[in-house]
Amino acid sequence: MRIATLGGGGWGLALSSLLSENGHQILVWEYNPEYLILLKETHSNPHLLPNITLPEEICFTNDFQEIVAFSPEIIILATPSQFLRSTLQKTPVSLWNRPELLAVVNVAKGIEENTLKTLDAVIKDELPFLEEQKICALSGPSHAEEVARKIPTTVVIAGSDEDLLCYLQTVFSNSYFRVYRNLDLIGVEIGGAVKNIIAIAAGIIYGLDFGDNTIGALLTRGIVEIQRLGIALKALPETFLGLSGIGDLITTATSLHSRNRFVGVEIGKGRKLSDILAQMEMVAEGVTTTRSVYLLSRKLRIEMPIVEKVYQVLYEDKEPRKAILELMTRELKAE
Ligand SMILES: NC(=O)C1=CN([C@@H]2O[C@H](COP(=O)(O)OP(=O)(O)OC[C@H]3O[C@@H](n4cnc5c(N)ncnc54)[C@H](O)[C@@H]3O)[C@@H](O)[C@H]2O)C=CC1
Ligand SMILES: O=C(CO)COP(=O)(O)O
Repeated sequence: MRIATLGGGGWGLALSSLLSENGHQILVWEYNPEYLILLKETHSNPHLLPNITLPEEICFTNDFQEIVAFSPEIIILATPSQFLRSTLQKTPVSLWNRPELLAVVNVAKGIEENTLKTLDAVIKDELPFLEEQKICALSGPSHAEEVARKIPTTVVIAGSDEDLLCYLQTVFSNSYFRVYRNLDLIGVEIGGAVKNIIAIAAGIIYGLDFGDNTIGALLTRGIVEIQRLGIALKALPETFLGLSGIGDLITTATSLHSRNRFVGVEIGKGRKLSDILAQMEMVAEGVTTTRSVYLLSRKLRIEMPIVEKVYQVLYEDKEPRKAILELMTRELKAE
């Protein structure tokens, strides 16, 4: 298979490495010219994926015409979610209007700011001529740093065409990366995006030196909120018990690799959000997703108390201990 990865961040690179080792031909498009030089010259990017050298066979470009000439059968969308629309807008129509193109696989996890749209909706907006069944999402517990080291994990690929999903499972799977399939695209996307907010909350709890009980309670009530939003957006409730739901939530909220958890830890220790973000080269999607989901929950009148408190801590300077106290002393209710 010829596979193009649009986005050479940590995850785009780790997936490209995996797919290259699975025997596919890979061309990566990277936005940042300095990163592109590094990738071309050293086949590595220590800023985003330290101590990993990518297979020699992988090629890199920042020219979409080169991607068109490569004629990929699969295109992976791996830019941070807030840059997905602007990246798609820069691509020529001829990249998407080709009979060879089998699938477009989004691997970003977020909800677009301002429009409050899920990423499949952003893709449909920008590529209205693309057959809807070609749009898929890959999600689940998968820190790039671990996948690049071939540490076993399982993830899920979602879309509406089961035959295509079965085929994509074979493209991505190997002995350390096992891919399940799921027809609930919206549920898989919501789980992957919203768990980042709960991971920030988990970081705050670690930063405050609270306990394991607190984390268990947060993850359990967190998945209830994620599921509530998902159901309102027509997702299936059981998807949130799967890899893109509780699976990715547990991993992200407890992992030292997680950028979202890191932001939370630093907030819990008393640092300001603007200072934390100014020092980060990598993306913490949960920061923007918090605002998007907070606004979405208000628009849809869905109760998401943890998301509301994370929003107040990040954007209204609420003191984290006060936010937790307010959550703990809400009106008592049935589970
Ligand atoms: N890193 C990970 O372990 C995983 C990341 N993801 C998701 O993958 C997506 C990409 O994240 P990472 O690969 O971690 O990114 P990263 O944090 O490693 O790197 C940021 C990337 O954004 C690019 N960028 C910056 N400004 C841009 C612009 N204006 N237009 C286009 N690209 C721009 C940079 O050039 C760089 O490639 C996110 O949605 C993330 O949640 C999903 C699973 C695992
Ligand atoms: O989605 C991820 C792991 O599955 C990555 O999480 P972070 O963006 O918090 O590092």
